[in-house]
Amino acid sequence: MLELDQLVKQFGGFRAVDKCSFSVQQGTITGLIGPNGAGKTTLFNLIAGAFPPTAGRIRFLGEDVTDLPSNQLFHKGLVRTFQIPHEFHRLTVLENLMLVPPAQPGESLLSNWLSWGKVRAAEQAVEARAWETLKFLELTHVANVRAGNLSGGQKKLLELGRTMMTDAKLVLLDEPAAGVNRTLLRKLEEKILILNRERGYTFILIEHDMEMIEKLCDPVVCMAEGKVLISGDFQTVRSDPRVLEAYLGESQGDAA
Ligand SMILES: Nc1ncnc2c1ncn2[C@@H]1O[C@H](COP(=O)(O)OP(=O)(O)OP(=O)(O)O)[C@@H](O)[C@H]1O
Repeated sequence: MLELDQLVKQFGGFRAVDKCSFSVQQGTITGLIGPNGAGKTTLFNLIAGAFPPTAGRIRFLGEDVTDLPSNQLFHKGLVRTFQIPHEFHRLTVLENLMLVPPAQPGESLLSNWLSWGKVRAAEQAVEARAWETLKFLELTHVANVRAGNLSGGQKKLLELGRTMMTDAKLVLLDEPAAGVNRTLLRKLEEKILILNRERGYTFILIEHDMEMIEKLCDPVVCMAEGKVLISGDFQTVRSDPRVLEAYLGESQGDAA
């Protein structure tokens, strides 16, 4: 589904991503791990089209998308979310969901403006989908609460809900567990699994919470210093001496 070929991102003289190659199979949940500063977020930015790579190619669903901006990737079903939830805090939870544009280029606003009946039908369909999403995420009780008043974990669920309002194929989750309490974390994990197994979403997730990685991800890709160190199943990656060394280096750095 996604192929990264020798991706490089250089900031001045510093290589944040250094010849990264791996591919993501449709239907999987790929975990992207690595110590702080390994280049994970920069790699996400490249995949999501936030900025172009210095070198290397990206293919998504068989098409070269290396230089496409994020809005075009979004319309192709590649959606990025999370590290900082991007809800509109003054709008209600329901309104936040209804504002997400559908990833369907045919449904342009202009074509809808041509017919009032079509607008109403479209709005009703969006509202129905928003309620369905709230039910799935068990958030109906906060539908009319301002999003800014949600807990951290509820905001993460809402962010996941916003991806469900699109016809996402590949979702990039940036540290979904960060700041989420244990109870909501279990719920978040359960919802991600259902979206993957039953609704066919493919995920890549950056995460420092190894319990979540172990539960959800196969394969796991470990990065360090901009490079892919190893990829494989969780146990293989976790017990690889290079991975242990990379994390040990980080904790020694922290201690210094
Ligand atoms: N815009 C930028 N300009 C210069 N350096 C940058 C820029 N963005 C990231 N970097 C550097 O690139 C390296 C990789 O950063 P990145 O945020 O991708 O790491 P990460 O693996 O996501 O780390 P963390 O787990 O702490 O979020 C870091 O050394 C960072 O300081």
